[in-house]
Amino acid sequence: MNGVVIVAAGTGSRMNMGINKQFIKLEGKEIIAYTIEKFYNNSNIEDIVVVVKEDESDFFKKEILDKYNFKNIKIAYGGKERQDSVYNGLKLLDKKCHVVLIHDGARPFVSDKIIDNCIEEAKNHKAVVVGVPVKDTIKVIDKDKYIVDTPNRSVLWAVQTPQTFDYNILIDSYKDAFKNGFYGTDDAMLVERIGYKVKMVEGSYNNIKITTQEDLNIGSQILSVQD
Ligand SMILES: Nc1ccn([C@@H]2O[C@H](COP(=O)(O)OP(=O)(O)OP(=O)(O)O)[C@@H](O)[C@H]2O)c(=O)n1
Ligand SMILES: C[C@](O)(CO)[C@H](O)COP(=O)(O)O
Repeated sequence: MNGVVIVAAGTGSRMNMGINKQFIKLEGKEIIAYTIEKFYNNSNIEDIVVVVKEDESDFFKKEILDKYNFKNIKIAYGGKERQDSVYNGLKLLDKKCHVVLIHDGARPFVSDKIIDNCIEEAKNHKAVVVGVPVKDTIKVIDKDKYIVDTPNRSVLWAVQTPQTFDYNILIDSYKDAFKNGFYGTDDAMLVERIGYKVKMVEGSYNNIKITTQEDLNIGSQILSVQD
């Protein structure tokens, strides 16, 4: 069985619009509704947990789940960091889920092709992330913003979600990270740190994370070519 945890319990501080960015509408529909729809309509996904802030859960139920008639979606409450939110979601997944996808609620342009590819690749590799080769040259800077290194671009990829794992590997990685007080910026970091190999598969440059206000315009443009 394949399950997904969609995390939507952030604050959207970089969006700075006074509401959780996931509830902002793009062309009349909330960002989180686009995201849920992609997994809800995918025949390979059999269990969905959405992680929301406890004080936004009534709004989420009424304005998203009821309004768009999404059935059988479980709700978990978010934690302080993304990693805490993911863990709370994992605990609610059906125990029969052997393959788990973790996805940002703020990435509404994920496609069926990406979801199906992640599930297929996870059968062989057990730990799979999607990403894209970086287009810009990346610099490492010091605290005074002087460049200290220029990594070889040909080995740099920008990682996205879904990040897809064998359930047992993921849960062990999460438990070990919490036990050692480790916080990462994506799920794969936790799996990498206890020694598993994680496979990169090609995502899409359209699979952006809506993070700042500029992304809303880009998002509307992506929607116009996707529909
Ligand atoms: N405590 C948190 C923090 C983040 N997220 C989710 O993780 C995803 C990626 O995080 P990010 O884009 O950083 O969202 P925010 O934390 O909301 O944004 P910001 O960092 O600008 O405050 C988002 O879908 C966000 O809702 C979450 O569920 N719980
Ligand atoms: C998981 C992620 O989307 C991969 O790019 C990203 O690391 C989340 O980071 P954020 O700071 O929580 O947006």
